[in-house]
Amino acid sequence: MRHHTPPAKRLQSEQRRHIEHIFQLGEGLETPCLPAQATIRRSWLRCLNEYQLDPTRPRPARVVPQQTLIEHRESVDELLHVARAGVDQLYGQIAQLGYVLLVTDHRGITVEFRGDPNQNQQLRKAGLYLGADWDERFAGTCAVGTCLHDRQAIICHRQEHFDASHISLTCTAAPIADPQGNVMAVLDISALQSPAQHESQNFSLSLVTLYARMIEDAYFLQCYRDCLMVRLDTSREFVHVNGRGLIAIEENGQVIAANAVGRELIAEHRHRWPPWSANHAPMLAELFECEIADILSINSGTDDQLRAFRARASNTIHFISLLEPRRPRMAHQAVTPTSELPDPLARLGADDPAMRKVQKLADRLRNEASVNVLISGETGTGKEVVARALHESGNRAKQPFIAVNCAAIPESLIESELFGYEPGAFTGGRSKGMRGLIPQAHKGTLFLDEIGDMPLALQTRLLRVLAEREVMPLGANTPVKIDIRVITATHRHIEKMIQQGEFREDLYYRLNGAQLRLPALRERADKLYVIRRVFEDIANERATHASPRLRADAISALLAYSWPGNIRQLKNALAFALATSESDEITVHDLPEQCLSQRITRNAAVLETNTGEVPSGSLSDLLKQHHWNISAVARELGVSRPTIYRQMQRQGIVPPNWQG
Ligand SMILES: Nc1ncnc2c1ncn2[C@@H]1O[C@H](COP(=O)(O)OP(=O)(O)OP(=O)(O)O)[C@@H](O)[C@H]1O
Repeated sequence: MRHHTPPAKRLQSEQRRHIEHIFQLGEGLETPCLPAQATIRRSWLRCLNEYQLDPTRPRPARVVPQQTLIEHRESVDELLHVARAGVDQLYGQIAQLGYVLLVTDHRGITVEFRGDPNQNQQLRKAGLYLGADWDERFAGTCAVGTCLHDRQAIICHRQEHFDASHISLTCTAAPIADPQGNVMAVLDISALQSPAQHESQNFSLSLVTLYARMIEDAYFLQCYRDCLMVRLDTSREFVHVNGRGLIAIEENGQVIAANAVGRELIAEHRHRWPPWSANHAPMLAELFECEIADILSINSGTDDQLRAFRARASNTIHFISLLEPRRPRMAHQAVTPTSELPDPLARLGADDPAMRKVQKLADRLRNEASVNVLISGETGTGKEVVARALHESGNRAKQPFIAVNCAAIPESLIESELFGYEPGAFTGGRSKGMRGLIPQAHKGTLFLDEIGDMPLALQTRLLRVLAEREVMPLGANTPVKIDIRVITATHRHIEKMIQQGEFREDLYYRLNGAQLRLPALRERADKLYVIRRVFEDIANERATHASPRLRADAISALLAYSWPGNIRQLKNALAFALATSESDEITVHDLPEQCLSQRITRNAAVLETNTGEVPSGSLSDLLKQHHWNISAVARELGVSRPTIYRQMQRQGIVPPNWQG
């Protein structure tokens, strides 16, 4: 009968053997069990001799306190912001394989982390967690710490770790350098378990190195986006898509800064022509056989917008493309996209394909008052804002814009509100009668929000108004002529309502002369623009002189959240942060708890995003939780109060103080 050693015992004996190997290396003994990588051996010796770490005393992972973590994150704030997309993309590729991802600052403190939340406890114990300290002086030989020491990418696989408590881990790390070449962060992917073979991690090394370079370059582009820049590669086909070298230059061709590949090129040049080139910033025309005019005319003078030049030091051909500087920004233009569109339409979005479609169509329709426009989109996507922009950019801009929320007016009053009434038309009416909202919009625009909530009988009357272009106030004998542009909005599936007999098909076709479909905030490619725009709007509305700033950690959280209540919810969250923050710098800690990722699933479940329907159980729970404060529930879900009232009505929820 075979006896299996229990895993804990097996680990202990492995740890004992590991400690022996470290001592063997310390004593200069050579055995086949010692690590092959010279970097690892050197690190073990540093741990023993320089840092005086005791291999017989494994140390549990150290996680720094929250306040210290905040300070470390601040030091790499900008980089984390730029790196976010790359970090998410890389994690998307490795998560299924059981890896976690860490970004540490240059002191080895983990400032960004992606991992499986179900494994939080184990990961935290192993130090694969936010705030974990991977400095070699403390943690011993490890991918992050040793990468920071040697300034190069490294695999630290299982028994290559110094500390015996880490010998089940496999970690691979690559440095991320700032434009001066100083390591500012480390990108690491690690797994709690892995195959024994070292080669199993070679692919991780390539992947981590690739992403570290992409993040480094994205950061370089961000730092020097207002400068002229050349992009170069030894392949003609790749220079535009993935040119590896980036060099920022003055207009006269003097080099300002370069990324890693560019710096290598400059180093070669200096090596070839010492000592006169050692301390002076080279000119591009010294690095390549060219005149600066050849470079500056690349975009205007070539068909494929690149030219080939020979590097003087290496004698190799490089293909060079030219990136024009982004226009210097003026303060008030901070978030305004450049565009040919009229200002109200241009402000609606920056660079999102769905919004661009909306903006272009709106531009074509802005003076076509006879085309009725239907705006569709989830609740809070800005349907009313788009309707106003359409009105303000057209030739009716100086005339009234009358907005009517069909869901917010009680059914019994809609008719009189819309059409108006004559004196004495009905009991309870004003003695002088009332001019209806439709006549008030004469010469201007009538915006009917939540058109799906208009009762069927009224739909028939509205259809007649649209056909005959006149209204008959209640109790009147003669109709009033009207000239209105009609814009309607809905977040409901009108086609479905037509099938169910809840909406008149003929009215739908009349209202839907053209349709503007607004994307949900979570789908927008210009989310960052929307965040900045909304933030700027709220900040401007405040009476203070201070100019508040959104810090990168807050932006990062706002970008990550799914926003079931769309822009309205975003606006509420930012208004909350601005009102409650003690300083002018809004950080992630100032945001309402609901925007932080752990709440995403709950809110998304409470509010079905497509229709704005709130499942009944959840809505009554939420109402009870907020002591039947409708505004508080609307705020939490990021929807309007009428939406909550409508849902309550549909689901037959009656607050206790309304009941008999
Ligand atoms: N492009 C934008 N820039 C700044 N703020 C915006 C923008 N779009 C919408 N908002 C803000 O978001 C909130 C919701 O916008 P709006 O009322 O237009 O949405 P909606 O789609 O009509 O909502 P509902 O379906 O609930 O009626 C408003 O406070 C509005 O000011």
